[in-house]
Amino acid sequence: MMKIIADENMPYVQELFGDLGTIETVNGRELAPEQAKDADVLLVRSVTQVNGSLLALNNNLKFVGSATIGTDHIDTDYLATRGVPFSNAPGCNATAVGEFAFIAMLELANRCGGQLKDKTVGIVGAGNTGSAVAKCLQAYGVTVLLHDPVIQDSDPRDFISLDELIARCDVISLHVPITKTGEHKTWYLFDEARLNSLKQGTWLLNCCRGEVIDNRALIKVKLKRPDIKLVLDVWEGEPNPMHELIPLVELATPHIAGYSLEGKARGTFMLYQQLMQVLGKDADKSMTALLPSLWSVQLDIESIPNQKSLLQLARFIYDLRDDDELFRKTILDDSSKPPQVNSLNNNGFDLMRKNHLHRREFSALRLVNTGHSDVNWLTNLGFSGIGQ
Ligand SMILES: NC(=O)c1ccc[n+]([C@@H]2O[C@H](COP(=O)([O-])OP(=O)(O)OC[C@H]3O[C@@H](n4cnc5c(N)ncnc54)[C@H](O)[C@@H]3O)[C@@H](O)[C@H]2O)c1
Ligand SMILES: O=C(O)[C@H](O)[C@H](O)COP(=O)(O)O
Repeated sequence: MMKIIADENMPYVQELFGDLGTIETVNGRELAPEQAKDADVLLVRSVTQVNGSLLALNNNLKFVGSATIGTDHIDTDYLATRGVPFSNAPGCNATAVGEFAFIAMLELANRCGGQLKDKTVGIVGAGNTGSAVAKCLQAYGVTVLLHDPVIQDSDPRDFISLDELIARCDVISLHVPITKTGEHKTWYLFDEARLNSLKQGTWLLNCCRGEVIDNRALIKVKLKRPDIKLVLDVWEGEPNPMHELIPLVELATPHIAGYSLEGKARGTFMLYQQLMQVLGKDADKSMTALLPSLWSVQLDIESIPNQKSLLQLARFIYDLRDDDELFRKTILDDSSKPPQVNSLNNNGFDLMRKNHLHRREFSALRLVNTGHSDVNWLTNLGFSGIGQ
């Protein structure tokens, strides 16, 4: 029997991997070499640094899987030199991130006044998550511009430079991997100079990695530029965001943009498929069997006459304001505790992520058109039912 070590925050591990061996669940951020030494299979999330020091005592390893899109926590070169197969879960939570960013923009439009439909939104990084945001926005009729120098020569969509995107867009949403080297490195892509160049009243959303924005510079710029509105799901220095930044942010959450039930299940399921391939076995389990059925049998929709009614429908799926409120409370309470209580084990940021009640994606809700107006576009937004 194999020994499988899995992050305690990874759902459905028992259901998918239980037949293959014994499963030990661990706190991923605190996983130590001694704990990892007997693992045949290591299943992690973004908080575990998988590298030579974690695996120094392990001679058994047959597979490492990360149920995430990002791979910046994995030393893939090291795994390759040891011949250990590795897989992440590309795209697993892209829909979740897309819907999160879209809902955040609706919330901001409601709060600041004005219509999201009248804005031009720039997507920086037009891969899986960036494209998922674009899909929601385009379904609603919002103009979207893309910047992605890495794929622009091989992708049929239109792309513009980052400077042009900053000059033309009212809203900018970041969807790049974190990279520290190379022509297109993203570490501090939004440094002080670039933040200063944002046009008046820009909304800036970061749902990728905290260090894509220089957070210290962001505090400095935002203190001088109250016109800029911020949505931050990711923070420099997680799990310890700069506390001074939080009150300057309109919507603040602890790296949970990708936390839909479907997104997390997809992540674990993709690793199950990869491991079965490595082992030369049939992957005979299904992901849909894991998920609860549609969250609500159906919801009757007569019309979506305005932005407010769309926001109400979106809030029926996910009320982002709840996470924002809890985040502020959790982090502020956390900072008032003595340092020894605020250890990794008790970190409010991680605890909120661990205890997070995963939302469903739009597709989990079946809509029925009971009116005469055109609401078919809601299917393009991701909902089930209408027009199908
Ligand atoms: N907040 C969350 O919960 C959450 C969830 C999922 C992913 N993420 C993060 O978001 C990142 C993006 O995810 P994805 O699924 O879209 O990845 P992806 O690989 O599908 O797309 C990333 C895109 O960014 C582009 N890119 C790279 N460098 C760039 C640069 N300098 N400027 C512009 N574009 C650049 C790439 O060409 C690619 O098209 C992940 O790497 C991960 O770090 C965060
Ligand atoms: O890269 C990703 O897929 C996301 O950042 C992911 O949602 C992070 O979640 P975690 O692995 O930390 O639970």
